[in-house]
Amino acid sequence: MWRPPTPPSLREQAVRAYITGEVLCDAGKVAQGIASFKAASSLAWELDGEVWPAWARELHALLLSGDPVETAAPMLVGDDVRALHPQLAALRGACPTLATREWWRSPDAVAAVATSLRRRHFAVVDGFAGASAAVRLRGACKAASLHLRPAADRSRTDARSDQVCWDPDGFGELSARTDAIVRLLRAADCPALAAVVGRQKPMLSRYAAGDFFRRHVDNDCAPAGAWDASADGGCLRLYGPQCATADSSEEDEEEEAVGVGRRRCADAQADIAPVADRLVLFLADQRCPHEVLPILRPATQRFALTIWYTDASPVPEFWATSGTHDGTLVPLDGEACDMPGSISGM
Ligand SMILES: O=C(O)CCC(=O)C(=O)O
Ligand SMILES: [Fe+2]
Repeated sequence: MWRPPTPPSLREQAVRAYITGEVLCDAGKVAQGIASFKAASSLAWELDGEVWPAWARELHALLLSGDPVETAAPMLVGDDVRALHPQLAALRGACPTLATREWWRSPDAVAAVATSLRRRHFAVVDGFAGASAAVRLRGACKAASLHLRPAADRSRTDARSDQVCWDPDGFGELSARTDAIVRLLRAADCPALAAVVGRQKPMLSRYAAGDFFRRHVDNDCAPAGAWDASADGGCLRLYGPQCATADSSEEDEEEEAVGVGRRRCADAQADIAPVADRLVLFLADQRCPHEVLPILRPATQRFALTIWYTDASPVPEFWATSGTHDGTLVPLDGEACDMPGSISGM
């Protein structure tokens, strides 16, 4: 049964009580130690469970380390990706294949993306299609807007308010590029992608002012434009891993504002601004829960093209039953095949 998460204001006290319990038990004062554990779980019920949420694990480690406790704001990845990926930014500027706009094919760039996927479960590649392609893609987004319809709710009725359509015209070159980078990563040292066998057709989504997509995972499998992200909202927020059994609604709640369009949150890792020609790769299961923060800029349209790459696992149930989700599988190698209503996991 769902229980509201412990408010951030009680967490530190609760974890301190838990640590006191551990110290007392280690010293042989078991009865006092157990009393302290009970005090801890009466403050934060999550501490009674076998699997702690990310905020509790992190706070426990932090308090033991003696470092000062302060909740960091998620890293804001605005127009400039240098702070996140200094090496990738340098490679993009220096790569001799820049003229072909496929600078990310270089082995060093692929290795840097693979390292980020391994360490953080996400990577951001700016300048992925090239500036003129980005302008054409924006035009294709607007043209496809005629075919949009409200996205199916894949989890809760109030989960999302964007509009979507499947396999719109004008994105073939882009999906050929994403196939290429996934193939390169699969062949590189990127264990998370080693088993990828195919992908779905691209889904275009549009978020207008006020639209959002709450925190979610897309697979419950067990184990360069001018956008002021602080004022305009609409960032893709990526969280740290959650445990396989956790209901996403049990995860961390809001803490405090960090700029109008963002809020501090214990396990948020990064807020990625929706700038043109940006590819965001992430592992869309429990390793990287994510959310589209509400769009605050009036009269704007945030377009995103989403492609799910999959391994050969069974189809996630919520997709198989969703009315609007086209799960047709496109193999990554070989001829395209039509398997309406079926995908192979992710
Ligand atoms: O638009 C985005 O940045 C991500 C949207 C998303 O998470 C989804 O459609 O499942
Ligand atoms: Fe998603």
